Amino acid sequence: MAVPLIVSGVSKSFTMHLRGGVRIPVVDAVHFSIETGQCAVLSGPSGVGKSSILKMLYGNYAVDVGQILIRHNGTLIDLARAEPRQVMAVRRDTIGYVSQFLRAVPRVSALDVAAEPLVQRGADPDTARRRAADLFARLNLPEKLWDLPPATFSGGEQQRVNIARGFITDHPILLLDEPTASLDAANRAVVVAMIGEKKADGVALLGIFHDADLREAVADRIIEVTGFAPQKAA
Ligand SMILES: Nc1ncnc2c1ncn2[C@@H]1O[C@H](COP(=O)(O)OP(=O)(O)OP(=O)(O)O)[C@@H](O)[C@H]1O
Repeated sequence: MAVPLIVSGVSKSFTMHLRGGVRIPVVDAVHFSIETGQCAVLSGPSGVGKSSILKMLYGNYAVDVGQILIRHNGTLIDLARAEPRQVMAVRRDTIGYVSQFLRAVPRVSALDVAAEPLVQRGADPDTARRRAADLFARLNLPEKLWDLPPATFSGGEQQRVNIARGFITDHPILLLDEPTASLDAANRAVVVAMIGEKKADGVALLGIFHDADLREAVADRIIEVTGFAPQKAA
């Protein structure tokens, strides 16, 4: 099967406008690809740019240099140069993303937050909510919370809503940014099983997992991120 995602020579700096436009280089000429049915894990010290790479792959951060080639509805597109409309289409059909923190929308229930990606793909809202409820039950999210907006939920409860939202669709690529950081051992084990099912379905996963045991449990391949070499003092 064709490779679903190829990252080629991608670099990124941040420009700090409030500090006189100083540029901070973060990601330096990264190359890798991910495979269907496997979970690749970005590894490296804190601050080396792992989350920034995931955010570029989801179109949240602009790419300075390089290509992000994505197989989207049968064609290869360069996400690094894609129009916003194409980025939205890639998010709807091709790339799912479990971010570190849930962006809670006021007055929208947890069930609707988790069901939304399926509804955006044309699913019937009641069917999508039932699928979200199945995932909540599996992730042991207390049923009394399902109809409430997640803004006031605990970190671990919000993270489970975020996981259900990311896993609800059958996107061929799934990005996971520390999806289990606030979870207890029992719920971490549920997520490990859910990752295994995605692999069996032929999904290509790319994740960041700080917990070494968890990394060991899910990773088929480790991609070491080295970042920029430290500047020598003059
Ligand atoms: N939006 C931003 N504006 C400015 N600097 C940023 C921004 N996002 C990330 N950075 C900086 O880029 C560097 C890499 O951050 P990133 O979160 O990608 O690292 P990481 O390897 O995922 O770290 P950790 O393992 O601690 O989560 C950090 O120095 C961070 O401060």
